[in-house]
Amino acid sequence: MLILHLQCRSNLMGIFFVYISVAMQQKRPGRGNDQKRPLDAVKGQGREVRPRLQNKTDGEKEIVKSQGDHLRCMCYSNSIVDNCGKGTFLKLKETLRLLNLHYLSLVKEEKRCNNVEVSDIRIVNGSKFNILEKNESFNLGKEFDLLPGIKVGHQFWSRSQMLLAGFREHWLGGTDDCMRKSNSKLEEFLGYNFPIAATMLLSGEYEDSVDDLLEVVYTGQGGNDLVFNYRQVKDQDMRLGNLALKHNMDHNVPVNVIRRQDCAHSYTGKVYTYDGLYKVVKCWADKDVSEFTVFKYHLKRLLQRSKLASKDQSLKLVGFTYIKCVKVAENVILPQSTADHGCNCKRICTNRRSCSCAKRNGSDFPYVRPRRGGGRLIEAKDVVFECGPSCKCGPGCTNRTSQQGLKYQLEVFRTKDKGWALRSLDLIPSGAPVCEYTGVLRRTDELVNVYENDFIFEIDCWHTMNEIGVREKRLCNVLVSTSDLVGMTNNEEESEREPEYCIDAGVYGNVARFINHSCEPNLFVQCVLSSHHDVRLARVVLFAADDIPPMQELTYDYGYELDSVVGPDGKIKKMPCICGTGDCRKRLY
Ligand SMILES: C[S@@+](CC[C@H](N)C(=O)[O-])C[C@H]1O[C@@H](n2cnc3c(N)ncnc32)[C@H](O)[C@@H]1O
Repeated sequence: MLILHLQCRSNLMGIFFVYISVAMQQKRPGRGNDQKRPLDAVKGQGREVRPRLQNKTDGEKEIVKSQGDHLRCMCYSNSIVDNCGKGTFLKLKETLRLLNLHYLSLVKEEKRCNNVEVSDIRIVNGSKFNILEKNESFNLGKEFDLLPGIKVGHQFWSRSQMLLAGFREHWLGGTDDCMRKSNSKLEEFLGYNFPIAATMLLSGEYEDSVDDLLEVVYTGQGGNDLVFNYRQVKDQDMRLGNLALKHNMDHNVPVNVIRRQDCAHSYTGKVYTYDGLYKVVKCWADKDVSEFTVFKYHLKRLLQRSKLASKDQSLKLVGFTYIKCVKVAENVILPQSTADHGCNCKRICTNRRSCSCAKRNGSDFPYVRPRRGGGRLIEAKDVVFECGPSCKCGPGCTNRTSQQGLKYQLEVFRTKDKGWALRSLDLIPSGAPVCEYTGVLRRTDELVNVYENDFIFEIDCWHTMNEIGVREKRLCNVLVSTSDLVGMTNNEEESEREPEYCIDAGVYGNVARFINHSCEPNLFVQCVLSSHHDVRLARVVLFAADDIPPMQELTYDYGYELDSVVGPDGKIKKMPCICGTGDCRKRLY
């Protein structure tokens, strides 16, 4: 089956190649350990509550901690391990998170200064935090193979992300760089003609049927009036990318294919999907409509993208009522928002010095709003103070990001082995709020049928802030003044007496109750205070930890302490984790 729409568009939209020529690659040093590790921010944050083993001594706490560390070391053993001892996939994920953090920080900086849009090039060259200079790139020397750590179907939002993933720098410079000497293992390619294409970017739009797209007819590059009318104005030459693809065919060397699409949620306005390896099976000269010579290449895919799971399974959701906002149990009193909680900003809060809500967040705003899309949380925090009912700003204020409702089309679907699950039909950018965990806000000690209820979420903002149990304090956090908080006590005895609260989504809830646990999650849990400042009663909001492509299951780390769940018989309950990630800890609790 030849896909002609690609044939027509590819040349018009421009194709970029990565070539391999000759020379040896300098091995770059691995990443240092002194970096912030954004992934830590999403580990161990879910808090589905089970009866905890009470009154642990300090010694016991220590054991739990070191057990956690031990598990973390062990869990990499099943995955591809690189020099730094980390699973490649995980390391790539961490690095992309670092890049996203860098991007959001740049947006913040730019907004403050001159409101210039943050470009992809600016991200790559950012002087303050130049990831590339720190040699964060992956997959060096893997040009002609599937790139480890990058699954077919992986979506990148920018060229800088791809660059970090190990797609070669050359293509950022376009075809000018094609003759640059590259770094492949020469001995493998002795006797080959160069250049050879390692990666090609198909810039044409493609339809939804792309999942079945196994063959492409690509029109070569050159002779095209890219500035004015995208028409062919002269013959193409058999050189540069055209010659490279021919060499791919001659030597039976596959080429990695990336497809580019427009995307409103992406800061570059584009999304790049990694489509795996293709083989060039045929190449011929042809005449286009204006009778100019063009080269055509017939490419066949070597690997198929995995089939999407159960897209059309019908859904029977029984036994719960959908609620958009948290319901408060009768005996729980939410503190009233008082005037001194609110800021005096007009319409939207922009001045971090005068806005009292920004002051509570460490004299800065936790969110940025890039030109495209809604507000995004720059990084996970112990607690986020949003504007609330006593604030003078309006509902569109960026500091109310998590209150602005669902932005993405979410779909509950049936999994093979974990029951129901949640995914998005849209791309979700990192730092975007996905949904709030709604249900009935109640005292944990008043829960009934706790053993049969899989939908209880312990509000443990306080635990995170104080690193209780396996909760890890969030890195790069600002110190939250306890005078800004209600329900905070540093006295452990007092805190034991304080009631604990949870959100019970057993009977009332929303889509969040279908989100499964993963040891390598793509969401993180964020406590948010907006209408009051009692941390024990904070709202629980799930944010995207990564740029999440459509149809990827949404997951967060439930963060159970191992052996912390006891059954009705008083015995410790154990539940295997089947998240299936390379980094799986093998037990949910
Ligand atoms: C909040 S519910 C998630 C939705 C659930 N899958 C359903 O069908 O309603 C939590 C329950 O899902 C199951 N679950 C979620 N993640 C899991 C995982 N990684 N491994 C095993 N079971 C999991 C467990 O039974 C857990 O108690």
